[in-house]
Amino acid sequence: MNPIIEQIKGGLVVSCQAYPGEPLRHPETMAQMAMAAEIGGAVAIRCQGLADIAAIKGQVKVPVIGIWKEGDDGVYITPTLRHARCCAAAGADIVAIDATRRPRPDGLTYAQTVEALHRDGVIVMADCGSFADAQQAVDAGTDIISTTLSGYTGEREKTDGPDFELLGQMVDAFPDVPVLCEGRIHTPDQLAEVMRRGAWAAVVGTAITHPTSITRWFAARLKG
Ligand SMILES: CC(=O)N[C@H](C=O)[C@@H](O)[C@H](O)[C@H](O)COP(=O)(O)O
Repeated sequence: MNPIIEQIKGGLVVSCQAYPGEPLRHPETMAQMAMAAEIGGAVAIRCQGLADIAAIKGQVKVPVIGIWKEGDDGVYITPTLRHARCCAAAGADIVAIDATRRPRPDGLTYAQTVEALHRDGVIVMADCGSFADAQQAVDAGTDIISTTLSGYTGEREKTDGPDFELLGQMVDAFPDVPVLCEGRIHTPDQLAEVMRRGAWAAVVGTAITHPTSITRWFAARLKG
């Protein structure tokens, strides 16, 4: 097992992302957010975009999971080999990529992408939207598989909280592969539950680092 993957076992990964046009969207700001999360106990930081990866890598000691989003539908999380290589070059210790079975913009298969990244020495995390995606990722020898895209690709219902069912299926089927639970973990209890169900680690984004969403959750309680 790679020592970086070993290092995050049992821990909380915090995703620090601001979306296009948002007030906090600045690499310096995301680096500050990442430092704050590290002080709070994050075992790794997940972040988006080459500038954010570089800024955060320069400020935190914990491993950085890098992605590069291009657009917001279809294959948009680190969609091509080029995007993934750039994330690694920017300093990501682990690169997360779209692991769906949809056609990739550069025409490579998922397996070809992973193979090329492994030749470069990159640790690859598969952002899956279904069990079939996870199977493909494991068949390709991916280092880490994750529930990240569950509820976002049309293959699975978007659950209110984390997709416990998919997590369970992945943990049961692939006992030798680290399975991360990511997506809609909104409370410490949900975090504890995904770990109890066998997640290697869990990624929390919105509930920790997206104040506009958190404010909306509170504000919504004031309306009818
Ligand atoms: C589907 C998609 O694009 N997910 C993205 C992946 O990086 C992020 O927008 C999420 O914030 C992240 O996965 C963490 O999940 P949550 O914010 O629900 O804790």
